[in-house]
Amino acid sequence: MAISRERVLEELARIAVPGGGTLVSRDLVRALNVESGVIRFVIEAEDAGAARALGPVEAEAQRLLSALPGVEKVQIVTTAPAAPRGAAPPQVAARSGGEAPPSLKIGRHPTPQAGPAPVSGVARILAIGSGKGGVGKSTLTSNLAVALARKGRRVGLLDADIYGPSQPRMLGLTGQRPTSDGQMIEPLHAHGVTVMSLGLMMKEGEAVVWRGPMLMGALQQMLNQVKWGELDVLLVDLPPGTGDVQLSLCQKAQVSGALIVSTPQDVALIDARRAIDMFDKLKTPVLGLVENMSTYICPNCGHEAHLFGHGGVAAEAQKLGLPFLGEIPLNLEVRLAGDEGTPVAAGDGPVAQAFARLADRLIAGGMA
Ligand SMILES: Nc1ncnc2c1ncn2[C@@H]1O[C@H](COP(=O)(O)OP(=O)(O)OP(=O)(O)O)[C@@H](O)[C@H]1O
Repeated sequence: MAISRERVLEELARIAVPGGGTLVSRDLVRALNVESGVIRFVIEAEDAGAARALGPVEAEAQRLLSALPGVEKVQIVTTAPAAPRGAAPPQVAARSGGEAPPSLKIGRHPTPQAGPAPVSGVARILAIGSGKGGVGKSTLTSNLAVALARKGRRVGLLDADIYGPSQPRMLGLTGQRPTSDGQMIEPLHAHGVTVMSLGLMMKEGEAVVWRGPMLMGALQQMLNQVKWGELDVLLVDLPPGTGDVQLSLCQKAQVSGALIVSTPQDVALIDARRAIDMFDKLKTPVLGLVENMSTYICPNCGHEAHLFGHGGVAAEAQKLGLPFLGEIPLNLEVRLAGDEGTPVAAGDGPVAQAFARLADRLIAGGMA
């Protein structure tokens, strides 16, 4: 059974902190998110010294929560509030040794802006969203970017999934760092796509959790301080759900539209509906739905199975009066290729063809 938020809080309420009290009684837990066995939260200390002293507390929380039944992953970040105005700008905290991130400070407070603004040189911005995590949104984004680039489009990919940036790995950029002259960031290039990810500004596996204004500032920097060049389309890989990043993106950038990725199961579709509602409220047009992990074709016997009930997303799109843009089969190659850093869309098999068809539809519809 999946772990509940209440159960997590119960456990955290047992963890003592230096100076007396517990993580809960001292109100140190922020942004607690419990979803599909994954627990994420921030421990917010008063200052940098207190944050250091909380190291063993973080380790204890990690140990206790990981041992609970139904928990697959625990991501905890201990932070201290940003420095007061006029002091040095806040930095992404690098938690373990190694190469330093580029000198540009990411995660500052946002600069005032009248309304959503275009990004210089970028013709269209497409947000790729999902209601639920793990439905393959990042996989779809990297593969679609590569498929569009193969069709001759000038494509950028911004990995805004700050809670689990996976594009550097999926695109084979692990270990590479963008450079900066202190003003502008030089993005990276992979498989014909111009790429920037907050994951490239920190070490792999390092979760960064920012709250509203910091997040907005970081996104603004990603949009306006990266040398994107001339692009036909910039794909933005959003975190799952309906949170601050979605809000910030739609408030700060002129987003042409959103694509919603879902698996065909009912639970995923319920969440997808929520994501659609959110984009409606943000006045960002939903351009269509894509079904991922649609059918499974056995690599040995060719038998086609519908593990998650194929067709659910197309039916949902029809019900909502939204375009259904295509379906991507469940195929082990997709995961292996992503793990190896060469998206399957860079090859020629049936899944690459499914991505190529999706790219064709977007181009034909003037969306990319
Ligand atoms: N069509 C597919 N066939 C097989 N495996 C897939 C497919 N799509 C995604 N996966 C695998 O499913 C897992 C989750 O995919 P991915 O990370 O893209 O999801 P996500 O929706 O972006 O998740 P999150 O929002 O939590 O980052 C990955 O291991 C990925 O390789």
